[in-house]
Amino acid sequence: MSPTNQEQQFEQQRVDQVVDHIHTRIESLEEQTSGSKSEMVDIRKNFWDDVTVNFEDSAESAETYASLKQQAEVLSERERTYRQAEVQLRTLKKLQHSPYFGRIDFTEEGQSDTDLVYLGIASLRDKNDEDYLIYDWRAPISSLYYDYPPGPAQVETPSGTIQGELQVKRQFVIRDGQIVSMFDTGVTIGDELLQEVLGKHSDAQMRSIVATIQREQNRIIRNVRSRLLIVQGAAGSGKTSAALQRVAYLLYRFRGTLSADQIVLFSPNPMFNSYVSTVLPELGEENMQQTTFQEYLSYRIGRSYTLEGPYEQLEYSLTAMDHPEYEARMAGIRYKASSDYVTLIERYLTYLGGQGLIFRDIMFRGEPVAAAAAIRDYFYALDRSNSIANRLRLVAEWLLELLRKREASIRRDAWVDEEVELLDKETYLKAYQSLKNKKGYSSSSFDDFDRERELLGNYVVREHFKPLRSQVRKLGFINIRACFRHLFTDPQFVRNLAADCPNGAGLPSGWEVIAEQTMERLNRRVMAYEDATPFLYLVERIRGFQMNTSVRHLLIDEAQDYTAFQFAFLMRLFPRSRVTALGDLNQSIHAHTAAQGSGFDALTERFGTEETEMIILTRSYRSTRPIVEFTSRFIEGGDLIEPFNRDGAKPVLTAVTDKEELHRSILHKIKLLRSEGCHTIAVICKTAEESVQAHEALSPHEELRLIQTETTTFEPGNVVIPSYLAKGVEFDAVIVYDASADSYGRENERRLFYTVCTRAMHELHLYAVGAGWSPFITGDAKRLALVEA
Ligand SMILES: Nc1ncnc2c1ncn2[C@@H]1O[C@H](COP(=O)(O)OP(=O)(O)OP(=O)(O)O)[C@@H](O)[C@H]1O
Repeated sequence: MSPTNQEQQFEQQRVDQVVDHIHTRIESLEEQTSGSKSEMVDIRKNFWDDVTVNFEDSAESAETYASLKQQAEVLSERERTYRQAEVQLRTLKKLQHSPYFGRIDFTEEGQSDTDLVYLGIASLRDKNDEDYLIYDWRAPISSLYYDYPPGPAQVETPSGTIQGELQVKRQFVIRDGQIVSMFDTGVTIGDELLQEVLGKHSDAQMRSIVATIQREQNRIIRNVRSRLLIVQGAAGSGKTSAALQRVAYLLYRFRGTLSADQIVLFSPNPMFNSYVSTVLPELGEENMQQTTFQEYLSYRIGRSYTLEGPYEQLEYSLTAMDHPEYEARMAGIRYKASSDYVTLIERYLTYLGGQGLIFRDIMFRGEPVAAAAAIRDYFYALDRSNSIANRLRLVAEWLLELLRKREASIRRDAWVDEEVELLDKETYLKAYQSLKNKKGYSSSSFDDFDRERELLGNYVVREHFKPLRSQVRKLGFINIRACFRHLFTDPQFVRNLAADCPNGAGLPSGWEVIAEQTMERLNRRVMAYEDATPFLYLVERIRGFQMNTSVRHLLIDEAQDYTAFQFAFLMRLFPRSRVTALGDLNQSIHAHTAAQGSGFDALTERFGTEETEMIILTRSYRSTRPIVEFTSRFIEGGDLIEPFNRDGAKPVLTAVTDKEELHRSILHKIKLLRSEGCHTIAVICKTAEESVQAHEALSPHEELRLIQTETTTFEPGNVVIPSYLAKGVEFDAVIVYDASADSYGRENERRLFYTVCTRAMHELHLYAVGAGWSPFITGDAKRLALVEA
């Protein structure tokens, strides 16, 4: 329904008034900030002039301290005001171009007047600071806009549920203070606007979707009830978008108690991080912490081992089928991902609580201060109701005492004399200084020989014991690596452990070979991706988990790619955090996905059904209807995916005879797509290896950027990219480099193929050399495509 001319005039006048008001606010804030800035500079410059420093006696010192404190407080107050004004200014500058995007008229039950609620990215009051000219899209009342068509509606507010009638629901596109378009909407939030937004060409950054959030997405964004929120959504259904607007919502809803650094987003790779990093700033919020699981692993164990990454593992699983060890490695990957393996490691930990921990000797000058066996006996004599970690702390205290005793007993040894004699001048002075600081030694030099000898001897011995003490404090007397290796050196031992677990901990039949392969890698100091998390888990459970208790919200994107083991680890790492896990089981591309029990199950088990909520998104927004209809044929349950009704060209299937023709044809296609206005075109190859070859062949003729695991930024333009790195991102046009049965023929490549094809927003072109089409493109799917040869 189109608003009348009169209504259009009314709305433009209102926009003009609001923009005027914003300009006035900007001017006054600018004055205010420049004033407080120069005040701050003055305070900093004259800080010491305004403070009387006098430490002569305690009264004077107290006064000096008080005056310093007062001066610092004035400064920090000015800084705070300045920062707040800066934030407001930034928001106002955004609002001046496009103050709002929606309006609802709501009449509360039993009331005669109607509230006109205009929604924007931040709220704004009139000049008397009374009425809202704009409501923040996250305010309780704004929910009506996302949740209801015109008609009866209700909204939850802090003071209870309000019932009423939604009279009008209007959408605006405002640019540079001018209404470009406006429409009154019906059931869903403006198909027209969504059409317009989704029909645009992609850019290098993800965009915010606040103007067109759909009802089911709003449920995700505003969910504050459950501790675990699982979102299972089709490709392109807005999971990542919802996650990011959810962060903005949480920051608004819990302003004052929740800050951006208490929210962590785990994403699949650094390039994805860069892709989504502008959404929150666009909404006037600070970015949450962003990381990848691999980044964490590398920070924790990357110095001790050559750490394999998830993509290396995936590359192996996609390319090494001919290797003799392939099947065993894949079985190992699957098993080591599972909850069964967590159970096995837990059983091992219980065992280690009673026996079997491997200790190291604490040696001093070739002699044991405490031999490994003595440490072990001491450890196992401690009360077993204490955790391993607590007992290790007690052992450390005992060892520190032993070190103190040994230190005292050797101060008069001949080698100490020798070292004292050999002290150079610099060390002598250092020793003197250090002793002076510690013992209040006050004369200007050592005055008596014996005392000098004694003090320097103490110094020499202490310096020798320093590294030992530090080693003990870091629990270096326990050899966790050896404990981990034990799991792979003694298959019978592991079989016995497994026999004590429910279900025999699902130990796979070829465990001996898996163990052998693992040992072979560990001997080379290589930590495979499937071993990294279990190893770190064992380390942490033995030493005491280094928990992060300040993080309150953990958002895990592409959560289907996490193993049950990784979830178990994350839950221990962030024990106080609520979790939002977003994923699509149809896009599980990693080698471990056939592991018994998906990662989601493990999460639910951990939180319990009471604390868990699951939201399923079936509507797909990214791709045109013809592309969604085509790609949803590849997967089971694809018929449940509902395409957003945006028209476009059918996917195109082009069969070619050889690589030469393939490259010629792709180059021609890229030119065509570019002339049609596509900003981002991706040639998606299956593996990194294939991407390098394709890039070599195509890039002399066309500007194409090769995306690799290390790529950290997502930029507009044409790219050649391996399948798994294209995950989570999108392109105007996708060219599937090789969609033949050779490339995507095995059942476990189905989801990868689906993921690849669903990256396309407007155009999808598939090529096959020789061998015939991938079996995932069924006859049914083919009928939905344009077959070129
Ligand atoms: N409500 C919406 N309004 C406008 N655009 C939307 C909306 N929901 C999703 N989109 C757009 O659809 C595209 C896909 O969204 P997003 O990447 O969040 O989906 P996803 O479920 O995470 O996808 P995938 O699992 O395939 O990576 C993006 O371009 C996003 O801007």
